[in-house]
Amino acid sequence: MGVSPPEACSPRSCCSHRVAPWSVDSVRVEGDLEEFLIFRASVEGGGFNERCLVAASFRDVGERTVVTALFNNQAYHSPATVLAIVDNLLFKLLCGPQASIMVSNYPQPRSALQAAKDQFNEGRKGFDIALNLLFAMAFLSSTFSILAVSERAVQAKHMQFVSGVHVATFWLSALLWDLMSFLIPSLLLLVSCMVLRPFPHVSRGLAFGDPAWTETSLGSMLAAQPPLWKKVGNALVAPLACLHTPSLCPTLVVFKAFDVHAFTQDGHVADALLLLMLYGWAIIPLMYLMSFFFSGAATAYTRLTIFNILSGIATFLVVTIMRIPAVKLEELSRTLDHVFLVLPNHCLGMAVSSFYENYETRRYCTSSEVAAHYCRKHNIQYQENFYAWSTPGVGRFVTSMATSGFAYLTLLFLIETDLLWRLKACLCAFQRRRVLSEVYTRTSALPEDQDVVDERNRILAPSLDSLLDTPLIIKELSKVYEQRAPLLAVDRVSLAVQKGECFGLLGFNGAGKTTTFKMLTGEETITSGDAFVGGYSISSDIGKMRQRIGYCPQFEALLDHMTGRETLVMYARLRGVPECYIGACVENTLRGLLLEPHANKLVRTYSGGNKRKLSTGIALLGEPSVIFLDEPSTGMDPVARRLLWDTVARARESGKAIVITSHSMEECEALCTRLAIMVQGQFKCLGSPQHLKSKFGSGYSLRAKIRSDRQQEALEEFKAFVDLTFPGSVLEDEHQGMVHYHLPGNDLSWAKVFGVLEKAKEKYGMDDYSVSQISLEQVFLSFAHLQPPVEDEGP
Ligand SMILES: Nc1ncnc2c1ncn2[C@@H]1O[C@H](COP(=O)(O)OP(=O)(O)OP(=O)(O)O)[C@@H](O)[C@H]1O
Repeated sequence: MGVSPPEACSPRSCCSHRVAPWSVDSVRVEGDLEEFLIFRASVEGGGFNERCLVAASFRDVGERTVVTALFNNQAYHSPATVLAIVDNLLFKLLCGPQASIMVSNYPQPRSALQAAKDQFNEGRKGFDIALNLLFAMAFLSSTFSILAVSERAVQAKHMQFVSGVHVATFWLSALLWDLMSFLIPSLLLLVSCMVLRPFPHVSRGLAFGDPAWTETSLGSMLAAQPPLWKKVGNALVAPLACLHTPSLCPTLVVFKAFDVHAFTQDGHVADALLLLMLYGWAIIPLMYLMSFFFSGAATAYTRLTIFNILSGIATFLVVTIMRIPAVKLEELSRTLDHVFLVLPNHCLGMAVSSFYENYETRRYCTSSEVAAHYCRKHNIQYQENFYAWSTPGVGRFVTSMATSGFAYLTLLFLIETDLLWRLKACLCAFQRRRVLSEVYTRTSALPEDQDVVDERNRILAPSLDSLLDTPLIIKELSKVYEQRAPLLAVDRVSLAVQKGECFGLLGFNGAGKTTTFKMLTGEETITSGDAFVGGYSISSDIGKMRQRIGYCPQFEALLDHMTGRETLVMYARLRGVPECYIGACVENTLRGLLLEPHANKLVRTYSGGNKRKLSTGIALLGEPSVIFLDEPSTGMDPVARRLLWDTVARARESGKAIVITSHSMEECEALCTRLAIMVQGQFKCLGSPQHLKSKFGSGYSLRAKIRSDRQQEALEEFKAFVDLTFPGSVLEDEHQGMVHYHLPGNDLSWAKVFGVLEKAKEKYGMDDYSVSQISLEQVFLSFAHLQPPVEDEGP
């Protein structure tokens, strides 16, 4: 640091002309030095303290020259520095510019008391280590939530469950991987501690460089520490500098900050590693659990980092500060310490701090007779066994981290396997029954279609012999979303889908199609009813049931950082395709869906249509006996759509039972052997497309174009003719001489309609006409009136 001392000489001072050459960097002041310094300080503000450390003035008083040395007490050694400068100056004046005095500083040997104080202040360093470590760990730990959130948000986790991955396999493999990742920074931390040991002065100088830290009173924790802001500053700088490489943070923090031989000597490396790994064991499941609160990975990372900082640093500070006898809150501190034991961050901070403190205290108290006497006199306690339960042993923190890891994992499994939900359902069974009966009575007033009733009776029949080989049976499946006004999304749906059958689930937006799929794949809980795939119940054998289904969800559940081929290979493995067939199976799927050119590209670069194809491909992998396709062709171009139809048709012909939802009637006509139209969670009709058209769309659709020369007059005559010839006919559309009629009547035949129109063609000047059966779309639209009215959303 450059020091530029102002110096003042009276103009007549005998030394004034000889001072200049020595003080090249100094500011020369003519007149009163003190006034000058006060003036500069008021002009420069805070910067003045850093720039101007010492000053000296030379004043002639009578025969004598008075030399006054001034120092800025913000720097520790400024009095000695200014004295050395003035001495140097006088020496140069006497002996010439080559002369100089070299000053060096060597501390006095420490007294026993001083040594004791220093030793204990060393012990207090555990506090600083813990603080810095907690800050770094806050950033590292929250990274474990990122994949958990993103896999859940895009439903990739659900897809893996549907593909046969067990909940325990999913989470334990994630935990194993994350623990291995956590081991690397932990080992680096310890290696850095060991590398650091031969150079303690380097680490200490880098960390604080503050001698005042070792000159404070014994027994007072706070007094022994630098100001809090300075610690927090130290803690802040290191982790922020390495935000992009969190795994290295602890290394850097410790390397920069501490001499940590408490964790490296006397075989304590293993203890330190144990503490860190137990922390990992506890914090990783906690991060998994907390990931359920977030739907975005970035939000989860930032908020969980804040949570980790608060649950670590804040609790650690509160407990430690309250423990100081002068604060007189020791009892409260002990209570809070016990409460905070559920937080792994708190346990880590307290364990590291206590371990370090115990090590240093024990080392000192057993070092000599004097030290032992001193420890006894001041009732300074330490534990021979570092894992002792009472302070400063770390037994309770270690036990707490070990058990909380188990507790958090158990809670995770309870949530994932819906056991908590079931428990809640059991507890609230009475109230639920009341709510359900209210909801059901509200809807059961509407009459049911006979085909729907027949299908239900077939399934509810006491003998299920006719359904023995049926791949999919849905029995009175219902879903009520329990909210302020309970919503019956699926209302006692019953259905059996046979081998080689493609069943279409049609319905308006919000009819309950996706909810039905979600229940059938285990994503949503079932309110009542059950479903069976290959004889396995969704309520009791969800694992076995899932192994037999393929699922293409409505929105892409793909992992962006994998390629299409990698994705298919992964799902083929999860589905249990033998390793030797995986290559061929994946290539077939890629070829069948025209995905070969994109196979090696990352999924995040795929177009919407290609993502859809890949999702469908996943559903078809591994020969599942039942395939659920939720709007599979959305966003596909016509060529790709037809290709998809071919693929689905092939799967159907090979004996799979397929359930498909679609808003394309063309698709349903092309693929479905049977279909149902769903309105407000209920099947309103059920049967083959032809059966539905015949049942709900009796009559014909007539489109005719009248010649343009005498259009208006001829058109009116033609309309009168149709009204007379086909009583009850309805004009559905009229545009530019083109009319569209619905001709009702069960007794109408193709021959009669064509015969009549052929005769009328010349008479009414028809350019062209066509007669067709009522389309599926028209049947679908005929149910529109059953839709609940759209609520006015206001201005
Ligand atoms: N998690 C939920 N909580 C509360 N209500 C829900 C939830 N999910 C769906 N719903 C409601 O359940 C009803 C059925 O929704 P669902 O998504 O099953 O309809 P859908 O037939 O698949 O519609 P679309 O054709 O638009 O996909 C809707 O009224 C919807 O608002």
